[in-house]
Amino acid sequence: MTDTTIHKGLAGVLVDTTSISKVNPETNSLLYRGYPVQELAARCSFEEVAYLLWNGELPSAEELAEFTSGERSQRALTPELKAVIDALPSTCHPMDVCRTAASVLGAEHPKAEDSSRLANMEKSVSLFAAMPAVVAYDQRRRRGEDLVEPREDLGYAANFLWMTFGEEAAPEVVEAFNVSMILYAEHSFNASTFTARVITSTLSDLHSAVTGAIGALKGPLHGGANEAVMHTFEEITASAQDHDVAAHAAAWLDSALADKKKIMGFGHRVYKNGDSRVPTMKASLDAMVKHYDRPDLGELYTALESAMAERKNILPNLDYPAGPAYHLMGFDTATFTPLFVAARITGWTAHIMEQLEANALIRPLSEYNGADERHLG
Ligand SMILES: CC(=O)SCCNC(=O)CCNC(=O)[C@H](O)C(C)(C)COP(=O)(O)OP(=O)(O)OC[C@H]1O[C@@H](n2cnc3c(N)ncnc32)[C@H](O)[C@@H]1OP(=O)(O)O
Ligand SMILES: O=C([O-])CC(=O)C(=O)O
Repeated sequence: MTDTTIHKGLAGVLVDTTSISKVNPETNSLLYRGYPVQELAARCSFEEVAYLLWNGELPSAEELAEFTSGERSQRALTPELKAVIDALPSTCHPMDVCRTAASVLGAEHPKAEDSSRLANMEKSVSLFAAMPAVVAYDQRRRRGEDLVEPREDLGYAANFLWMTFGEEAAPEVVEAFNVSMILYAEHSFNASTFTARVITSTLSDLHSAVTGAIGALKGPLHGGANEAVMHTFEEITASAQDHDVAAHAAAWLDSALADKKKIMGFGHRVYKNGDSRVPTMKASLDAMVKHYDRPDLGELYTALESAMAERKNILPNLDYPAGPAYHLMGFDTATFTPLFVAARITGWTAHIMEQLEANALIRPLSEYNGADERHLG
């Protein structure tokens, strides 16, 4: 029987089962394959978490060695992909570069039309390995800098920072970046993952699903919020004039709320009592504030968070601490959402493979509310 209730935004609708992650708003927890994300962030490399998301179990030492050697050998940009990136205007959004790169990587892949689990696993690892080079090179070309080749002697996080900045990052920075990648990796049926599952449900290929997911992530109501947080901080700083910036945050917020603006980095569709990942990312932000000696940024963060809780009782989501942490590490603001892409490739591709294991075409119904039937002349 057809359910005639309309669920705008599919809010509260259970669409399918998943064994990849569990978001529990009641206990404010997030599990990847059963493990609390905080434990994974404290004890694992991003490579181990990627392996876990794809395979359901953490790797043994041997499995990890085999996995990382495959990943490290696929990190370099192909000359063809580099040429495509070079042909894109440096004024386009870096998310457009990621989206184009995912599509090109699909077109280049020898098993592009093979959607077997084995082929999809190979494609997932190669996308995971290649996306950091895309993001790093794009930021460099915008700054007029040359490509930095990947280093096989570095782990994923350290190599990503190396390719972006051309120098080895301090261990605290590598650690904070690794934590951010783990926290961003997976979050059940969020809008971009659902997009990937919709595309997969038509039996389209993995790269098409990832390309669509990147488009969904770009929007400011989803992944685009991490860069929007930095714009908010800049706006508050600019409008503070001679006043103390942190003290000005509440006045800025009152005016933004009076203008009915959404405050980016706050609120969540599922969590209503705070995002489970925020305390862990905030600890990494604190470490960056200390490392780069920027207490002013920490003060502004806290001032806006407190004012938002007081005025609206709305708490931060992961994008709120991630944005300023990436800023302190030296990433350009427009590069923040591509960093989210690099991390979420793991979750998206795990969901693509899960969707294919028990596929049903995703095709909901709509209630027509247009013109009554009419006829030409
Ligand atoms: C990693 C991630 O992708 S997390 C999400 C990142 N996105 C953002 O940070 C964008 C800002 N936040 C938002 O727009 C929303 O909180 C969303 C889109 C994340 C969730 O939204 P929904 O579940 O659809 O809730 P909705 O937008 O209807 O908000 C409910 C109420 O809270 C208010 N609200 C929610 N978030 C915010 C916010 N960030 N700023 C101001 N008001 C807010 C809404 O205005 C609405 O108020 P109303 O009932 O008086 O109209
Ligand atoms: O779950 C969501 O709706 C958005 C989110 O936090 C994520 O994708 O990480």
